[in-house]
Amino acid sequence: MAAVLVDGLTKRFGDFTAVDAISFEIKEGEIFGLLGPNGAGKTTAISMLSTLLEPTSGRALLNGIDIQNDQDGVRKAIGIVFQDQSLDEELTAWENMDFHGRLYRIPKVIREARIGEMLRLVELEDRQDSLVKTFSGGMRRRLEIARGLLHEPSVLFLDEPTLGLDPQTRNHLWEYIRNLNRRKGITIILTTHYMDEADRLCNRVAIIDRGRIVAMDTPANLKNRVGEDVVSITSPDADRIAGGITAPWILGAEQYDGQVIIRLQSAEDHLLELLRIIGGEGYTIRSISIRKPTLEDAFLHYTGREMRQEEAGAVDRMRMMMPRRN
Ligand SMILES: Nc1ncnc2c1ncn2[C@@H]1O[C@H](COP(=O)(O)OP(=O)(O)OP(=O)(O)O)[C@@H](O)[C@H]1O
Repeated sequence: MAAVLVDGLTKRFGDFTAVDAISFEIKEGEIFGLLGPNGAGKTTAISMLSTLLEPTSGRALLNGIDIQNDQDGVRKAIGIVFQDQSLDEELTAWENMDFHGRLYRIPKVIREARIGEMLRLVELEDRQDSLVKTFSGGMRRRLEIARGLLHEPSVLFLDEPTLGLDPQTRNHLWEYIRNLNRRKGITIILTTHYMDEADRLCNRVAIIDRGRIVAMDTPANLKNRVGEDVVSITSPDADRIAGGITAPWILGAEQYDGQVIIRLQSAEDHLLELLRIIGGEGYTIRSISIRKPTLEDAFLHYTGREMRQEEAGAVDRMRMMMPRRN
């Protein structure tokens, strides 16, 4: 049985379709990523799957349980960590965990043993009696993950798990998530707008844009489909180069912000010829670089637009520290 089965799930807000008939299946124990820019519909999608938002149409099953027919059943089976932090600042790490355990009516003896285990898992046992307001961003996120696991869910939803964290803390957090998935066999669905996060962490990724899934596969396959190599050229003639360049070994060319991104077979074999073609047309080249395709290239390939990747920007950091929306 699939851990998650989604079929034509749709959410409309008035005339606006935030999630547009998405369908996918997630195997037990998989780490599955919804990758897309801000506003793509990722949070809306997982809010429906976690029964916080009523779908407009379509259906979804979690461990075979229908999200519309048995909301309590689904809620028992899942853990959720939202992008906006929802810890009580004035309570200690232990107290935050304990409060959650009581909400789920976990008996005291089991609750205490599990709180200890989960805090050890995210390496916060030494700080269990410290107030959350003394914690760093990374510690808060780890505590939220530990709390989301307290009732032993089989599916964990992580909404932008490393939003606003510095690169080193993000790396650590990826390790915790991987460990969790390995040691507990837990199925993880995460949303992210960080390409490297999707690439490094997920077994499979669905690229979501304007509410639609435009591609879905392993990160390696998504990148391979783009081409063997990517040549990126900065030029004042970028749009004319992208519009006119053809050769049997060129798989495609897109223009973005003064750059042409050319997808091709073996740059090593064809670079000189490529320069000859561009030079022959009298176009100017300001700079050129060659690289292997990234998920950013896959996104550009499938949507025709670039998905700007911000590294833990100020806005992200602010969003992470803000209290929850609801
Ligand atoms: N309650 C609502 N009413 C109206 N529009 C909404 C509502 N919730 C979300 N939207 C819109 O739906 C779209 C998708 O939002 P959503 O939060 O799912 O995107 P996202 O991919 O998760 O991006 P982010 O990471 O920035 O939250 C956005 O255009 C958003 O403005």
